[in-house]
Amino acid sequence: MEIIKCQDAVDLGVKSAEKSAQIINEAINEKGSARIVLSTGKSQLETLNHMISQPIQWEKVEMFHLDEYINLPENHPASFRKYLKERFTSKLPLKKAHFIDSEGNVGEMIKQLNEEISKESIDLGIIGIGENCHIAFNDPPADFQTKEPFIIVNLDQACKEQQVGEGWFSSIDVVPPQAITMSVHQILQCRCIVSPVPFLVKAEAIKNVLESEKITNQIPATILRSHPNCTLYLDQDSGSLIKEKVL
Ligand SMILES: O=C1O[C@H](COP(=O)(O)O)[C@@H](O)[C@H](O)[C@H]1O
Repeated sequence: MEIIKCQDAVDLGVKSAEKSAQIINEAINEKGSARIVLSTGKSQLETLNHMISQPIQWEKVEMFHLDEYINLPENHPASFRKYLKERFTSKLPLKKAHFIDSEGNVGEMIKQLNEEISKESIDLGIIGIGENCHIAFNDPPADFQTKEPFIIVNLDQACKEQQVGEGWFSSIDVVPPQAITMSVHQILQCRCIVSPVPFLVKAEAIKNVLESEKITNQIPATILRSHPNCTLYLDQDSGSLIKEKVL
């Protein structure tokens, strides 16, 4: 895993967006199109904001959505599909955007997504890391075994608390208990992974991810250390607790 230390969240957004654009453009040059996976959340705002101004032939890019709460209406402020539509897909002429619409028949939705994502390889995954070290909604102990691309998971207390802390929900009681998430196995199938992780609230998580002696499903993001092409972007705050020898 390569680690890039940035000055602040904006610098991190610029650098991770430029790296992402490079990966997308290489894929387009090689095979005429690119397939990407996008994360959401507060930590992804600067990256997405700088992505949309990158010199990319967006009509050759197909996008997949990483995770979504089950039964959360799209007009809810915490809806991840609302987040991506407002900040990304509505601003770009994408080839196709695959959203997790978790309000209808969830089983059918997952079946369709599994079929779509399995058609071709994914060139780039932009993958955030949560305060509880989750990737997507794979909270600890994460399922490292399943080969299904999208799965249903229960959200843990720390994950719900983070969402309330960031202001997406008014209290823990109203955070949906379940979500559809891309599985850990499927995330690892991305040819390249860019992981933007700014902010002080992530410092403890980053320390745990980088300093854990072993890769473990109790610290789900440690699995990113096993990926052959993963770049982790930290700012001064999120990287403030790690020992220099790790860098
Ligand atoms: O909850 C999630 O965690 C990560 C990071 O989100 P953030 O709220 O800490 O910025 C996010 O990328 C992912 O899509 C979501 O499941």
